[in-house]
Amino acid sequence: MRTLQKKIITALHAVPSIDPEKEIRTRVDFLKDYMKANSFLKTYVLGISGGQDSSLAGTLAEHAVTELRAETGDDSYQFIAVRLPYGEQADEADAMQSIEFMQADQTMRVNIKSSVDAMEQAVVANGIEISDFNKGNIKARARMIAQYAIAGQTHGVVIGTDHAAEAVTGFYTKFGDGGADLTPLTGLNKSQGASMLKALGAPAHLYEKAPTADLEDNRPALADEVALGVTYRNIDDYLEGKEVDDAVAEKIEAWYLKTEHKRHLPATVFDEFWK
Ligand SMILES: NC(=O)c1ccc[n+]([C@@H]2O[C@H](COP(=O)([O-])OP(=O)(O)OC[C@H]3O[C@@H](n4cnc5c(N)ncnc54)[C@H](O)[C@@H]3O)[C@@H](O)[C@H]2O)c1
Ligand SMILES: Nc1ncnc2c1ncn2[C@@H]1O[C@H](COP(=O)(O)O)[C@@H](O)[C@H]1O
Ligand SMILES: O=P(O)(O)OP(=O)(O)O
Ligand SMILES: [Mg+2]
Repeated sequence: MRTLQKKIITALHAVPSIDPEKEIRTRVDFLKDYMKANSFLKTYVLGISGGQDSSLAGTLAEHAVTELRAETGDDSYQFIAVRLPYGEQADEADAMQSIEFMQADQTMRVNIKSSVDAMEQAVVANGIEISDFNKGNIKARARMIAQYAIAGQTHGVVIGTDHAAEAVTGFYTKFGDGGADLTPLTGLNKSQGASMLKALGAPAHLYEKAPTADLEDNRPALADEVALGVTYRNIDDYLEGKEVDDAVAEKIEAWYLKTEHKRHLPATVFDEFWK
């Protein structure tokens, strides 16, 4: 195995294989234990896009609150699914089917379009341009703001959907979808997440559809794999410690090194990671 590959696998808690049922139990218990250790907390808040990762994290959260309510008799434990479209979302039906499958206790909807467009205009008024790509990151951060507003009013925590196959390339917006309180999918790769959704009985198209951040106006539903230049199969193989083409490994490692700052708190004079 490549030296950096080994280091990355350890740093991201990636493993070559999982028992889906066991992982579901471990991660539901993690969510529950966190609530029990912080008695003030009552809700989990998560944006549901209609993609694989939020379908999985949301289902785990709903399992966690269902068990917490049964064990404590406290019905204030709630999972709040949040729809956060920018205007009309093309795969809205998938998002609603995802929420229906997980049987979220509450569903809220915040259309982020007006706030994102207002932010864009207010920045552009200074004479600098906002690229379509950069505007995509404003959308991801607007979603974070909405979720924290809901968490702040409901004694809640925001769930993030980051996992090893995204963390390795830093394929998330810093302080956008990367801004969260609990990340129950940490360490999993993409196919492991799919196997857990399958074990949970989710509709197949929720874990078979092409992963997309869907952040750009000009390239709607752009597949992550196209944006990254490597496939999730490549990434999963790399994280499972398998031998992959040198060109693929180099691409993944270049993403990893470039995005090291995202896997840390803001850099300080006491840190070494950036040197
Ligand atoms: N359509 C899409 O799929 C789409 C659209 C937008 C973004 N994305 C993805 O979302 C992710 C976010 O994009 P991004 O990474 O360009 O934006 P980001 O906002 O997440 O990170 C860039 C910001 O991080 C900070 N930064 C950059 N280098 C740094 C360093 N060395 N040390 C400390 N801080 C540093 C700067 O503030 C910079 O503006 C990417 O993976 C991108 O591909 C996807
Ligand atoms: N359109 C969306 N509605 C609600 N939540 C969303 C939406 N798009 C993204 N999200 C949230 O962000 C994460 C990350 O999405 P990626 O596809 O991995 O970029 C997603 O899991 C949702 O929680
Ligand atoms: O984060 P999601 O739910 O949007 O999943 P994906 O990354 O597969 O689009
Ligand atoms: Mg997505």
